[in-house]
Amino acid sequence: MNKYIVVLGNFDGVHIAHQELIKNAILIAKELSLKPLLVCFNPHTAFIIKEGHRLILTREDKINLLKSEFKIDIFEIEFNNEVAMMGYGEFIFNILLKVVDIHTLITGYNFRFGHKRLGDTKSLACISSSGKFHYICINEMMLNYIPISSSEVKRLLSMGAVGLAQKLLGRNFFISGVVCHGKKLGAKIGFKTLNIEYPENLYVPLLGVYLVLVSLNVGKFYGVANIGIRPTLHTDNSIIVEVHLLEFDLEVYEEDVKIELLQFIRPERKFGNIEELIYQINMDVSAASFILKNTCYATEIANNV
Ligand SMILES: Cc1cc2nc3c(=O)[nH]c(=O)nc-3n(C[C@H](O)[C@H](O)[C@H](O)COP(=O)(O)O)c2cc1C
Ligand SMILES: Nc1ncnc2c1ncn2[C@@H]1O[C@H](COP(=O)(O)OP(=O)(O)OP(=O)(O)O)[C@@H](O)[C@H]1O
Repeated sequence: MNKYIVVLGNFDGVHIAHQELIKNAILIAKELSLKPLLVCFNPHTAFIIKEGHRLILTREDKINLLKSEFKIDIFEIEFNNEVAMMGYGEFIFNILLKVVDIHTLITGYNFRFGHKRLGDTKSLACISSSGKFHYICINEMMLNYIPISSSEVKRLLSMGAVGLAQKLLGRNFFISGVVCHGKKLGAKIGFKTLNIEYPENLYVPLLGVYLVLVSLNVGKFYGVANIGIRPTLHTDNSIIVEVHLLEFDLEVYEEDVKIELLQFIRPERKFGNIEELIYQINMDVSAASFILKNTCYATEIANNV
């Protein structure tokens, strides 16, 4: 069996501290001619503990990103009630060491595990001293005094601070899905939109209007998106992402789409009538165009993103 340099955790969002941990594992593995391996939990440990938990990256997007950008192998531990109830020692000896042949285990300073999260870095250092594996604990990484964690990324998204979230993630927060059919009211009010249903397990940022970058099979396009329940014209409470492309008129249905949030423009509102809504959407389009022409995104367009 191979001996692995293992990084362990949930890795939701694969933020820049996660990325550093992964790069460390890859580097050490290379030096020792061993293989790096990311061990995470499926589902995320919070799903068992908190119903309705939502993720920064869906499981599928997380795996795709880890494989394409970091080229690291992934081993998912099935996380269920039985594993959640295990003491930390039992988890290490009966699960982790049984399924993965670990040479070195790497976790961050705040890694907690086992029943009631009683296991921590001290427990890992203690268990590793028995000689079963080496253990490396990585000190806290911060970004200009901002803590880097999945919870912090979510806090920023809940305030519409997508620029700061981008700094912690090292990429834009995005929503991926399949273009679905709306009620076609958008075309009637003068704004054709491309709609996707909000993914069930994905974290919901502050509802409202955003400047976005849309990736479709035919290319990338800037747009203005509303993420919300559209209270003016709709009565159901399901969250939809609706994008009006700024300079293109495309008819795409059933196609995979990725929508990256670039800048928050305003919160979603219930308007008194359709004329007020149309007036506001015109203002949103102007705001988005202004941002594109007068900020760093203007350079990106020039470079044909
Ligand atoms: C840029 C933009 C901003 C929007 N803002 C709001 C809003 O603040 N409140 C609202 O009720 N609906 C808002 N909408 C949603 C419209 O009500 C929606 O486009 C219309 O209901 C068409 O729905 P359909 O896709 O089912 O045809 C917005 C749509 C866009 C494209
Ligand atoms: N800022 C950080 N500095 C160092 N290590 C980190 C940091 N953030 C996470 N890690 C480590 O990365 C691994 C995966 O992190 P995990 O997803 O479990 O937690 P997290 O990013 O801190 O998220 P949450 O906010 O949900 O606790 C763990 O070993 C964790 O200790």
